[in-house]
Amino acid sequence: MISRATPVLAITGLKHGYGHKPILTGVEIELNEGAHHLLLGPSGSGKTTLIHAISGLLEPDDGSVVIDGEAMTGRSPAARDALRRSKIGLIFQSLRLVSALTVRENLHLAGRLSGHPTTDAAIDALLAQVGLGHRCSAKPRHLSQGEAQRAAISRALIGKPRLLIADEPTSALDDENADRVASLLIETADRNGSTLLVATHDQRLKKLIPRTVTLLSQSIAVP
Ligand SMILES: Nc1ncnc2c1ncn2[C@@H]1O[C@H](COP(=O)(O)OP(=O)(O)OP(=O)(O)O)[C@@H](O)[C@H]1O
Repeated sequence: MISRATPVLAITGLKHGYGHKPILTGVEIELNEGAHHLLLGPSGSGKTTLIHAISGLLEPDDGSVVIDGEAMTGRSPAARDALRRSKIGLIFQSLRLVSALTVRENLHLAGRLSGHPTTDAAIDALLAQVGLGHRCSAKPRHLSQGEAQRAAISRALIGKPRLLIADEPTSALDDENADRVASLLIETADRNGSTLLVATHDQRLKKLIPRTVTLLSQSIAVP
């Protein structure tokens, strides 16, 4: 018998809408360990809605989301929060760093919340990986936009997530910086053993992450 590894993300028959407006109508996705994908789709096609359903920030109208063998759907908000913290690293466009804390303290907090409390040395090593070794003690308001983005990437990785999801990480960046951020996401995901899903309408990323999941107006196809 052929044994198959458990997918990091398995979505079946996922449907969600707002009011009477259907947005996601039967999404099917399976992502395996270490397979990085772009989640493409025009503005309004439901990329953020899908990310929220994957990460348990909303309970979809129908269908199932399973993360690394554990159901995200059909569970209480508290159980969804716990699963998200233990398995998923999220990087949103608004970076959501805690302004009163230094970069290092932000990572400590994220580590504790994910159930992976860690040491200053491990945090500083992770920050050094993204070129922020010299900014450990800075508060978020003193970081440039690019530095804050790298801090958010490090924070998402602190719990060694099985699945790393970035929502539009490069749309506001010029070509050089878009390349830099996308390469950093791929390198850090690989180094930490995370599967990467990058939601974007930035077609420039296709050359770095050729596998795509495309969200059409009301359906999804995985080539
Ligand atoms: N909480 C909400 N209540 C009502 N409608 C919503 C809500 N959230 C999103 N929508 C609508 O659902 C549709 C999909 O939104 P979503 O943000 O998921 O798309 P997107 O593909 O991420 O778009 P963009 O690329 O512009 O960020 C849009 O038409 C949006 O206006």
